[in-house]
Amino acid sequence: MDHTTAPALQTRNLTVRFGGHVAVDSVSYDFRPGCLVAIVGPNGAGKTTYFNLISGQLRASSGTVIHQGDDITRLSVPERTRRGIGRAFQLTNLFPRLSVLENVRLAIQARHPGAMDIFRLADADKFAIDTAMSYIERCGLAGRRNEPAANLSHGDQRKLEVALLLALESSIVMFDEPTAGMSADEAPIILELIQSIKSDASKAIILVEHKMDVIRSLADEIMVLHNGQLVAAGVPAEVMRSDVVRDAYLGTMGH
Ligand SMILES: Nc1ncnc2c1ncn2[C@@H]1O[C@H](COP(=O)(O)OP(=O)(O)OP(=O)(O)O)[C@@H](O)[C@H]1O
Repeated sequence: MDHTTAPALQTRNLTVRFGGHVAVDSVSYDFRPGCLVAIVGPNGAGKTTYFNLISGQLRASSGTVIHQGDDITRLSVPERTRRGIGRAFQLTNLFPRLSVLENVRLAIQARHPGAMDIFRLADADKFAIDTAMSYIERCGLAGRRNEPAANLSHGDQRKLEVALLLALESSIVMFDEPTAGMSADEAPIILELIQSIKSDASKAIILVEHKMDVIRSLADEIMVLHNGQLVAAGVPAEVMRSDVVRDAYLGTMGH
């Protein structure tokens, strides 16, 4: 891992309180391009809450979220999405009655409105369709390109959501338990897709995950949360060996 690269996203003393309960407690971390960080920890540790603070679903009580040097702590989810922070599996991203191809094409047009103006109409359409098809093929959905999104299986909808994130050219790609609820034959396809996004050195990936095999195969770094605090972080093998993690976490793991 190249630690000289400027962070794509940072949190600084990020904190959220629900009444008297501090669910995320002053968490600071640097997420770098080309690096997949898995957020782990026991149930109730604050993983999803921290994730929601980054994507914008939740607002921080204090502390900051910084994206490419800009303070985005007060920005809405759509504003963060426009800046390239893409959270997979929201389903709100999908237009259920539109086909796979139309969904991805709309994401491309949203990303390149200027390009659409300068091309003649037919060329603009060709650009959008060709680009959409390249993402659709990459996500293994070519055979379903004309299918309305609503008709897709759970696994195929997830693939479509990944295609949308790629089409939006998200630089921060966030997955909350990406294989949860997936069949045994669907899960490896999503994991391969995440692996292929990882090979793009410009993207930082953030993952909340319970499954140890997924963490082992994908994570470059893990951050361990416990009672809302960051108790350990770094290369998985080293972090898993540390006493603080064993005490706080490993005893409760195993699924
Ligand atoms: N909206 C909320 N209002 C009040 N308390 C909340 C809210 N959201 C989360 N919490 C509390 O914050 C703490 C952290 O919850 P969070 O869901 O982030 O944990 P987690 O690490 O994602 O757990 P799990 O692995 O079970 O999903 C928990 O004690 C939870 O009850």
